[in-house]
Amino acid sequence: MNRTQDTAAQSCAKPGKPLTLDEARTEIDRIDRQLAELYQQRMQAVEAVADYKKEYNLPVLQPDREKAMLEREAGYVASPYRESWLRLLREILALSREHQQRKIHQDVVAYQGMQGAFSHMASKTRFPGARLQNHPTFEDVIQAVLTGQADCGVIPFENTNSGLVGEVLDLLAQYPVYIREVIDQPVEQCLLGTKDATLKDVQWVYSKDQALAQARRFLEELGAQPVPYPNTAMAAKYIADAGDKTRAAIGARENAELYDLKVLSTHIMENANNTTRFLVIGREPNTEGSRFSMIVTVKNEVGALGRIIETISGAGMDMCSIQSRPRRPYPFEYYFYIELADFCDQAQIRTLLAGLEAVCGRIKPLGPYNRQEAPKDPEEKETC
Ligand SMILES: O=C(O)C(=O)C[C@]1(C(=O)O)C=C[C@@H](O)C=C1
Repeated sequence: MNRTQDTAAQSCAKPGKPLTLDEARTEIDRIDRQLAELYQQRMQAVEAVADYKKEYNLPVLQPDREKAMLEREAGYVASPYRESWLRLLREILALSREHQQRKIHQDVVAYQGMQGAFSHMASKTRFPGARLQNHPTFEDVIQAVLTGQADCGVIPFENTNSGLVGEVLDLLAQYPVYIREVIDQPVEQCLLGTKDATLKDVQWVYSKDQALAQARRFLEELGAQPVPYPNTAMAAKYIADAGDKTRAAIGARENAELYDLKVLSTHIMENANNTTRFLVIGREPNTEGSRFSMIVTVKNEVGALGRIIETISGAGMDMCSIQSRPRRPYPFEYYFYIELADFCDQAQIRTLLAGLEAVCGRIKPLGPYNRQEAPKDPEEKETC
């Protein structure tokens, strides 16, 4: 008798006699309890493996070990269950890897761009002890969070001058991530030159187009030519590499230290309240928070958007922002990002979403969260 038959013999009350429905279900429940216990024991052993891998910086995936294990296990289960047993084991291995990734990277924060970029600074300020992991694109940051390579991601969402980062909103609509927190980071742009430069020497100024636009008046008074560059940190690095005192960059003060440059002038942008709002995104939603955001599509009916707004105000909610974005691939159709204030708990959210389901197309909750706001400059002039 092989191992499979042996186990079956132990579990059947009377060999040869088919089980009644109740007996079969009792048997299934008994086995499931054992599986649950064994699964937990397995995951605890996996956690010990993850701790070891973290300490010795080893990769989570061990293809040789997985191959050997699947070959061995194939011999333990006879046809017709062998294939499904191997499928189950592959799923268990995937869950094991996912769990290890999360355990190993629970203090990792992903951001887009390079060291010295504003996303890097926002991540450093909010998560001082964390390991910061940079990625080339916003989508890569989201993927890092979803695959467990990072515990959370920090991405820019809105700037007081240049408005919403549309690409980020599109990604929030597309991927199953949630807003865990919102941080407002004041943006102080400085003119950064080589160590031997003075303001008078500067003829060309490199930076991201928005930063150049925000410092337009300063550059005109200086008589320097703006030169667009992909981002502020890259511009600072370029100036350091070029080592030419007639060229300077606009960027954060921190870049001076990072790239061994001199701060030639501070606060050079026109709007003193220049602030970028960053989102901390995660795989799971918070259970509570004072704000709630969602993305909705509107039914193609007359007055549909009006009904959404009425439902929100009818539920006594304060809608503090509504923004529209083109809904690809449908020409001239839009989806909406809606932000509500004064939230308390899950029950309120459930009631609101139930009301909205009747009047919206698709609803994607982005979760409740809290927001850390930057202080405003009372001297700031209104633009309209
Ligand atoms: O043995 C390991 O190194 C593990 O990480 C455990 C385990 C498993 O769950 O069995 C998970 C992932 C590896 O690819 C191989 C095996």
